[in-house]
Amino acid sequence: MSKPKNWPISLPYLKAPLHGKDISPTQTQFLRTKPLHLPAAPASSPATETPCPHVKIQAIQDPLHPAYGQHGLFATRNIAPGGLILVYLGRVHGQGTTSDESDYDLWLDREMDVATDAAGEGNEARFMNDYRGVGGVDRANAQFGNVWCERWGEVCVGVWALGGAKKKSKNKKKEKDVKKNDGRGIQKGDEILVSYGRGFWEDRRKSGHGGGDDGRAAAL
Ligand SMILES: C[S@@+](CC[C@H](N)C(=O)[O-])C[C@H]1O[C@@H](n2cnc3c(N)ncnc32)[C@H](O)[C@@H]1O
Repeated sequence: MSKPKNWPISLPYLKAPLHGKDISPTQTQFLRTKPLHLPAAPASSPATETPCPHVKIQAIQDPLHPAYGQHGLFATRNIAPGGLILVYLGRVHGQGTTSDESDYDLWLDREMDVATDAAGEGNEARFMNDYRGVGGVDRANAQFGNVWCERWGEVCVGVWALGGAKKKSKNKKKEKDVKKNDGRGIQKGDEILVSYGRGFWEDRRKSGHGGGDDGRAAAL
């Protein structure tokens, strides 16, 4: 199978990060150098397989769901708290080419001025919805965090299951979020829901599109 089920016909499906023409040699070097502190996904990790066996894209058929009529991403198996679900693939670009209009643009590294935009091409991760307004849900069950991917020899944005052990963190807000999660991780059939960050929705409200904490959204 070369593309996941329900992948839009007109959208290129990526099997590796795609570098935009504006990525500088310094940014390339940053992306291709394994930082000591970053978790690594081995080349054989299912989380970096394309299509990814951990997830499926599904139409949202519940009229009460805020993304009704669109698609969402769902788990095909249980994923332990802290587990890497998949990576967010898209066009890796510099701030110079960020589109304010994209709903799929995530910071990969603010200091290096590198973001990943999955508006025009990407993988399954582009279908993750925000938890806000989803019935029976009061928090995200997944979060973004960079990961070193051995498969491509590159730093990517990973999507990690929340919950589990009380991690020590210098960031009080993050620590509270981890404790609040009930520790079961993600169950087969669950919708994978992240937080786009409050900034995303504030920007949308200001521009009249309606409705982060994690500050990951670049133009997103
Ligand atoms: C990254 S896309 C998510 C995938 C999208 N549902 C799709 O089918 O392409 C972001 C868009 O999904 C919709 N969305 C996601 N979470 C939402 C939420 N909690 N409330 C309202 N709209 C949401 C909004 O239209 C948003 O601009």
